[in-house]
Amino acid sequence: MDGRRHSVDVPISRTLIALRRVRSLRDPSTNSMSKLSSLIDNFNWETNSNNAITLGFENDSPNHNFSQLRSSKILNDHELCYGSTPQRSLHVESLNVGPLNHDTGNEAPSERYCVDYGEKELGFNCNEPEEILMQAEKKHRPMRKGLNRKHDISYRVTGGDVLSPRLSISDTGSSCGISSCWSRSMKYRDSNLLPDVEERPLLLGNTEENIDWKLDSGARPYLETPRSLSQKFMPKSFDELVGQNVVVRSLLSAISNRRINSLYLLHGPPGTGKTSAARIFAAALNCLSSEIDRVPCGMCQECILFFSGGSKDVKEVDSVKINRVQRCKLLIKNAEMPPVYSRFKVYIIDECQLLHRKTWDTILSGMEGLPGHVVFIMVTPDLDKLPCVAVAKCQRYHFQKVKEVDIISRLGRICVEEGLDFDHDALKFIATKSNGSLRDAEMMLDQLSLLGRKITLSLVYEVNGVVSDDELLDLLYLALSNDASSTVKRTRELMRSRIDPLQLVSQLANLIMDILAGKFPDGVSDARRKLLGTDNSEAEIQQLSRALKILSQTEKQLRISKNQITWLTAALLQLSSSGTSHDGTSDARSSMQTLHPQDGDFQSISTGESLKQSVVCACESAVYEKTGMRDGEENLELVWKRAIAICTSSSLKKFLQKRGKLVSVRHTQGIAVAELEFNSPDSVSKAEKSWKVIATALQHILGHNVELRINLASNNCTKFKKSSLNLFNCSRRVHLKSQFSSENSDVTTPTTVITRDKYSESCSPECGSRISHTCCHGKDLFKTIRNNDGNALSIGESTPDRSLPEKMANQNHPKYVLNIKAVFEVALLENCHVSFPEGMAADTLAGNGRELLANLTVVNDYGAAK
Ligand SMILES: Nc1ncnc2c1ncn2[C@@H]1O[C@H](COP(=O)(O)OP(=O)(O)OP(=O)(O)O)[C@@H](O)[C@H]1O
Ligand SMILES: [Zn+2]
Repeated sequence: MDGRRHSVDVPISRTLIALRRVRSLRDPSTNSMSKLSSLIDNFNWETNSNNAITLGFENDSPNHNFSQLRSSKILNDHELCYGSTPQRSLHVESLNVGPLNHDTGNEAPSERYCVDYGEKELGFNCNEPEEILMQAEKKHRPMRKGLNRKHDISYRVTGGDVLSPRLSISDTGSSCGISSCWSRSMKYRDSNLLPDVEERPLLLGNTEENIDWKLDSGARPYLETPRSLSQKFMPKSFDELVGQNVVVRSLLSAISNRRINSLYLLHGPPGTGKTSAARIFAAALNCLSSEIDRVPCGMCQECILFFSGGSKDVKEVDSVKINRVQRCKLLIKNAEMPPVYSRFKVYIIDECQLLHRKTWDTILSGMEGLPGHVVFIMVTPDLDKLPCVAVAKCQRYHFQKVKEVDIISRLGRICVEEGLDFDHDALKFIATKSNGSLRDAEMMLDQLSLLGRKITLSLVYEVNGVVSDDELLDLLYLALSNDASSTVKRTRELMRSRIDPLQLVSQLANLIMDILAGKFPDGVSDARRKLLGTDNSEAEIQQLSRALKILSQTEKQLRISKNQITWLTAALLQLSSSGTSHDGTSDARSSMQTLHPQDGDFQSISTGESLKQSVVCACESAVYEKTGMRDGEENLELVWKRAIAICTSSSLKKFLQKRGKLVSVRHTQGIAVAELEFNSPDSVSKAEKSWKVIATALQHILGHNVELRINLASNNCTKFKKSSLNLFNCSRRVHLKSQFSSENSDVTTPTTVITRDKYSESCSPECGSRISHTCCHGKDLFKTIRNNDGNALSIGESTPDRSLPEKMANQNHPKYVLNIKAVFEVALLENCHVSFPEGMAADTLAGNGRELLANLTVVNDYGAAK
């Protein structure tokens, strides 16, 4: 037998088994294969010495068989032979359809059987999958053994519908007169199914709503020219899926036990292989290999078609696109139709957390009536966002973060395949940094590979904004040595070279742990080792431990903060205060003891040689109970000076230096209450405008949440008290919400809180996190400020001078307007409702307050919304 003509890529035994399996697996109700079964039974399969296959009809009457096919309308695709005459013929070249001809040892082209069909009856355009398949075959050729370029054939057994000898690339150019012919697959189509619906299900009747499945992202995930390493090394079999053994085992077992569910849900952290697994599973469901536990084989017709992106029965659906009810219904309608070629129709819906509730409902209800060949695979990194009912109806598979060791070994293999040299430490670092996401790790490797053929640790550091160990040790030494200005300078330098603050904190923490464990990172110079020493005293160990604690808390803060650099600097300045300094010049601990005289109940700024010694890390502060002690003048001046120094605006600096004074700092309930005095009402107003900057500066210096109280200097106050109003005592607070409440807000975004000022009767804001009350010297300007639940946060008891606000507003009193504005700012920030004293109409608020009104829900005492 002519091996060249009948070379085949898959052993014949597998072909036959696959054929039988396809028949047996299919749902009888949709098993259009059954319509072909009698025909198939009449086929004669023979293998030749070259593992090739010959197929023939037993009754020796091919024409009869094909006319049978034709009359039953099973065939509406056919083999095309492009030749000089536009004759359409059923061309079975390599698989000898016809009288079994064992006499094929000659070079003559194989016998052909041509059947003419009427033009109308047949779709006669070139079918894309065939082209793809042909390309795919060429592409996959190296995978296959025993191929003969001249008479390359493969077989097709698809979806039970088709038995299609196909793809004959013939150099002989005989019969049809061209060098290559390819066959169309025969497929069963019910006469009432619209071809368009089948081919492009969502095109139906609405061109605007076209969804080109092929264009959906990821529809052709296995690109010939991958754009990234991650795409190139996208796993194509369960074996290649790293670190998800349990999932792999259960999916394989579902296939081998033929217990295929209709709805799967793959969930877990990003970059862990969910989408890849969905694709592999889809391929495995349709794979024709007989080795059930090795599916998808990557070699059978189905696999080739799938991995080349040409499968018509596996579709990746864009979650956003099917959120339109119409589209979703079309999708379900499409799913009802039998598969085009394959055994199963699989829909992969990635990012399914983006599906609307209605879409879920449509899918879930639609699925109930769907035939057994339909499988939906939902993929999401965020299970919590899915409706419970949907989750309950799915078979769920959780993907774990990929272990570092697995990531390292995978990266190593990729490097070898890509011809990259690498340091093991570099890969280790990448693995650690990628936090269980293999995709992230591969992407980083990809990026690094563009910079050089060797992946070194220093390269990785550079790309990731990581400090080298030497630099790290220098910084730690400076921080622990109580050298504030050098520490700040060095930190700034590092930040300028785009070091990631979080990364730096984590590196410092690791370094400290290493030192505590008596080990220094490799490559640290001896000089530096000596700096920190390996034989640490008890005091030093304690200092390092405390420093570690500070860093670990700082890391948490940095994660929720926008102003990371400042927090980082503040944390570094606190490291030396956490114990004995390394240069032995000062003993910060004794200083700390002054600050925490007893059990940490009270702390206040006291004299000390360094400001940072007097700062206690906000994060380590326990709840400091109420206190009341005025601070040393000298120290307060120092704090004030430093706070002014870090304000960026020079005019503000000058103003604060000249007009303002920090008169006290008290720590209460974890908040530093800073009282400022200004020497004139105008200065108070001005300071109020810049309160955020001032509070933030103080916060940085004090390392605490700050509540700011801006007062008129007491000597002036008397004078002003005599006037009708005192509006200058409003205080505001910048606090770290995360410490007091569960609400997420950025630490550095100061939260404005207006508290009852010190001149008014004591306010008892049980509200804890949000105290909102303002008053003007005993007269409540606004009766209540409510939070978004509508609960009053604090209610002014005093009888308001109802005519006052109106009067003031009408007079457009600048100070009054300022205060109105402040209150409205608060209300805006806090999303409050503002209630007005009875009789006061919101629109009487003149000036600056009015524009803010537009954004507020304002309710007056009569309940009328303005
Ligand atoms: N478990 C894994 N085994 C092998 N490769 C993996 C694995 N996880 C991720 N990858 C690599 O990362 C790429 C992307 O993976 P995939 O899209 O499957 O992850 P995912 O979990 O679906 O991510 P996402 O939730 O962000 O969509 C793959 O092409 C592959 O190279
Ligand atoms: Zn296969």
